[in-house]
Amino acid sequence: MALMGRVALVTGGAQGIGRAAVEALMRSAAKVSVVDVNQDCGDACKSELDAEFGGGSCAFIQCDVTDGDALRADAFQKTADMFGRLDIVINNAGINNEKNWEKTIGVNLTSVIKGTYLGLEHMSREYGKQGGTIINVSSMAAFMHSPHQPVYTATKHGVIGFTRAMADASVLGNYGVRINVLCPAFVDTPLLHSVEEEDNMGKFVKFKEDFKRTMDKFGVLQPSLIADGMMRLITDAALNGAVMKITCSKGIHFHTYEPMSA
Ligand SMILES: NC(=O)C1=CN([C@@H]2O[C@H](COP(=O)(O)OP(=O)(O)OC[C@H]3O[C@@H](n4cnc5c(N)ncnc54)[C@H](O)[C@@H]3O)[C@@H](O)[C@H]2O)C=CC1
Ligand SMILES: CCCCCC(=O)/C=C/C=C\C/C=C\C/C=C\CCCC(=O)O
Repeated sequence: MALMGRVALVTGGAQGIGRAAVEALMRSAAKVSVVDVNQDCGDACKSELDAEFGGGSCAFIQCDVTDGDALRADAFQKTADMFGRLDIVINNAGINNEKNWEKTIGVNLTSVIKGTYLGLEHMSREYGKQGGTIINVSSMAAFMHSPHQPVYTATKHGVIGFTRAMADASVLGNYGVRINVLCPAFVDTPLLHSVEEEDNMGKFVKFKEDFKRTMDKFGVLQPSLIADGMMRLITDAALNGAVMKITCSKGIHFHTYEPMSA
C-alpha cells in the first residue's frame, strides 16, 4: 500500500470529484480528512466511508474554505492534531456562480491560495516539516475559455499561474513539497447541473443550450478517472509544476509550455 501511514486533506471532498479522490486515497491506505461546507453531505459521506473502510481512517470537518480562520484552525490544524501529520493537500472545492462572481473568486482562487500556504505551513521544510504534495484543481476552462462562465474561467487561469509559480518557489526554497495542477474537462458531478440555474449562471443562463452543445461535443468524464489522475500526481515523485489535463479524447496527459527565453 503506497500511502500507508500518510495523511491527506481534501477540500470539497464530500461529493463529486473530491469524493472520488477521497475514496482513491483510502483504497491506498491513506487517512483522509474530508473538508466541506455541506454538513449533511459530509455526514453521509463519512458514514458511507466508515462502512466501506472501517472507522478511524477518515474524518469529516465542516468548514467553509472562504473562512480563513476556520480553514486554518478547524480544517488544517485539527487534521494534523487528529492524525499526527499531514502529507497530501488537495485544494478541490469549487463553485460555478457568475451571479455572485466575487464568491466564485473567493472559493475557486483565494481559498486555493490560502490552502496552498496552509499546506506549506504543515509540510514544508521551511517550517521544519517533512515535505509532502499539493494538488490544486483548475479546469480545461483555463485553456478553452468558456463564454458561459467568464469569472469561473478567470479563476481557473489564476489557479494554474499561482500553482506553477509556487512549484518553482518550492524548488528555489527547498520546501520539499511538490505542487501540481489538474485540469479536467467536463465531469459528471452535481456542479455540471448548475448550468441550468439562473442563480448560478446569472445573465449567461441564456447561453445554456450552447453550453450543453459544447458538453455533447467534448463528452463528459467520470469522477473516477479524475481520481486516477490525482493519484498519479500524488505518487509520481518526478512531477512538480505539472499541468495535468484530462479529456475524453486524450485521457490523462500533460500541457507543455515553450521554454522561457530572453
Ligand atoms: N464537474 C466538472 O465538470 C468540473 C469540475 N472542475 C472543478 O473540480 C472541482 C470539484 O468540482 P465538482 O466535484 O464537479 O463539484 P461538486 O459541486 O460536485 O462538489 C464540490 C464540493 O465542494 C464543496 N464546496 C463548495 N463550496 C465550498 C466552500 N466554500 N467550502 C468548502 N466546501 C465547498 C461542495 O459542498 C461540494 O461538496 C471544482 O474546483 C471544479 O471547479 C473542473 C473541471 C470540470
Ligand atoms: C456548469 C459548470 C461546470 C463547470 C465545469 C468546468 O470546469 C467547465 C468547463 C468549461 C469549459 C471547458 C470547455 C471545453 C473543454 C472540454 C473539453 C476539451 C477537450 C479538448 C479535447 O482535446 O478533446
